[in-house]
Amino acid sequence: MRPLSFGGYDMDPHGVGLLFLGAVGGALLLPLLRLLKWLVTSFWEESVPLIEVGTEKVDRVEKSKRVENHYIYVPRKKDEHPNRVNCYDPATMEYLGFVPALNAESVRAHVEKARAAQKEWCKSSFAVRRRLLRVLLRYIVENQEIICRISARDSGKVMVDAGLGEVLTTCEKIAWLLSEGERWLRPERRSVGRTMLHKVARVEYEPLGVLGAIVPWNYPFHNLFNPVLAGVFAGNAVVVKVSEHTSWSAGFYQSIIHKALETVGAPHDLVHIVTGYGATGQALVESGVNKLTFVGSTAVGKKVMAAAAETLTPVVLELGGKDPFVVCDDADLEQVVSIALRGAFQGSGQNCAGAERFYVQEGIYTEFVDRVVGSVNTMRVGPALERGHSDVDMGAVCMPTHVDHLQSLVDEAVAAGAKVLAGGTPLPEIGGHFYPPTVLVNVNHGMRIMQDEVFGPIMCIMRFDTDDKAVELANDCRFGLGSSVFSGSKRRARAIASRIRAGMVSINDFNATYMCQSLPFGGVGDSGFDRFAGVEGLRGCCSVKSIAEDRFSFVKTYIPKPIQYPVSSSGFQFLQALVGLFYGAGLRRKVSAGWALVQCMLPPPKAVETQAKTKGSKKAK
Ligand SMILES: NC(=O)c1ccc[n+]([C@@H]2O[C@H](COP(=O)([O-])OP(=O)(O)OC[C@H]3O[C@@H](n4cnc5c(N)ncnc54)[C@H](O)[C@@H]3O)[C@@H](O)[C@H]2O)c1
Repeated sequence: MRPLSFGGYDMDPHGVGLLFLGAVGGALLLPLLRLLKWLVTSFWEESVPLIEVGTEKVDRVEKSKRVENHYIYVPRKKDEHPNRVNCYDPATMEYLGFVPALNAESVRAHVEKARAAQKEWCKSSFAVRRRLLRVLLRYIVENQEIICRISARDSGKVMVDAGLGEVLTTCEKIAWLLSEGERWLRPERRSVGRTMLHKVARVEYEPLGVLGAIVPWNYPFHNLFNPVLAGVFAGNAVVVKVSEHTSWSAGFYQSIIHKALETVGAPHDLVHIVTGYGATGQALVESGVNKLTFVGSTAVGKKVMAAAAETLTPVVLELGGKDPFVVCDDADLEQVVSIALRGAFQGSGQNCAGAERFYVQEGIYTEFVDRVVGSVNTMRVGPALERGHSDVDMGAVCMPTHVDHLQSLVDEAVAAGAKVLAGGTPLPEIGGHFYPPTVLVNVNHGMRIMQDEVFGPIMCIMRFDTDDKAVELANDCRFGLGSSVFSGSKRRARAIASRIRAGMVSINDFNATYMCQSLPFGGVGDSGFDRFAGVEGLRGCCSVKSIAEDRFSFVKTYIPKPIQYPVSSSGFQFLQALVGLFYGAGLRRKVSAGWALVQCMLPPPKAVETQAKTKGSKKAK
């Protein structure tokens, strides 16, 4: 056989064949092993108990809704009661029930109960914590419908939006914690540097104690499970303050968690949910929790941070967003348009990491806008649970005053020259809080709609010419949470992505970073700081303890003679020599520093010592 020539080298064809087989085998081995592990665990997963959680309370509400003339709750100022939160379905305005608005004393009592439970739970093994997650996962997978129905009833979203934002994300989070959680919380060896070669160093991740979380209403199930899963897995207790706008569902979701805790023999009080208005949230900040994650608006985030400063409670702030969505002229429009629509209208646009600013390059601008408007005109809006899942594409907005707010943003933009191509006016005829999917063009950054977080189903589209301009527009915003860049050239998309000021960028996708649960979630600027989710978020549930100890029992630290008390006259020279030895530039300097070090360690010559003593005694005289 003739030898093969590569870059001037002759190689044996058998060797090349073997090398090729080795490379292919190596590349396939990892996925094959993963597949095997997945198959083995799939068999085993069937033995995970399926818990039963009563749905009577929820069913009662559903039934009462079928009774004619049942109470329709129209929120008015006088209906507000300081001690209770009234709950209603934003898609129909029907009354769902009420939950207590807890005062500071009750919140503290919840935190103390959680603290007692955590003392027991922190001793649990990762095997028990994984079992808890498996029980939850099994329940969620087998009860997706009821979980989504309750979320839809409480927040107004449609079932598909709930399936994506509540169930899929939560399952992925659990799956990641199951497969990698322990690995990232195990003690981790660290390097010892130059001066501590006789030591070994490591960090240990210890549970913090009781974690507090204050969450908004947009995903009532996921927002609640998110802090609980990572917090509890890391050995903490968790107290969550749910939003006053979606408190009805919290009771049911809490019962899932409690049933799972009971099933694995974990303390019932490990997870608490507190309900109420802003004052209840503030009480949680001041309750002495060991760390607090706030997920909500920037304005309230500032208040939370100020209150947390009083007790030096560490805070994670996950605030608003106004994500840019950049579409270059070489992007695959077929792919981009459907993603753009989901990015804008998922959950009626009420997503912290929601695409709000669409920047589309000139060459494809018109086609992009035409396709978007064509699709938006086919979207059906309404109360999904009443009309049937398959008849509605987009549900209600959750907060009572939000429709007026959205309209004022649109009106202001139109007055300043924007053009509405779809939607743009409320839909009072449907009842409930509905705003149609809306498309606006001729917008600019001087308009409030391009600067403030909209948090609603409004797509604002602007054109750009160069990549530099796209980056400039994307970064001209005080928020910096998520972002998306689409281009047929990965290189070009990466170059744009690397210049966007944001906590997360998805290339040729929207919010893909959140589905990779190993990645942290969070933003910069007015979007807050620190991270939840991913390795960083999981470790953020811990107190990080640094430990250094002797590598061998026969090598110990002794303070060198020259710097022992009383410090010798050569003490500082000794340190200079030590620094020179470890950090001096070049071998020559290091050797001479080493020699100086040895000299400092030697006892001073007798004569010099006697002279010094005589001088000293003369001075004293
Ligand atoms: N970055 C993220 O991860 C993320 C996720 C979802 C939503 N959000 C943001 O949440 C906002 C929408 O949610 P919202 O309207 O419920 O936000 P919000 O800030 O009004 O309320 C959030 C939570 O804070 C509580 N709260 C109100 N005043 C408080 C105070 N003084 N002290 C402590 N807690 C207080 C509320 O009761 C609620 O539970 C949007 O800005 C959205 O972008 C961010």
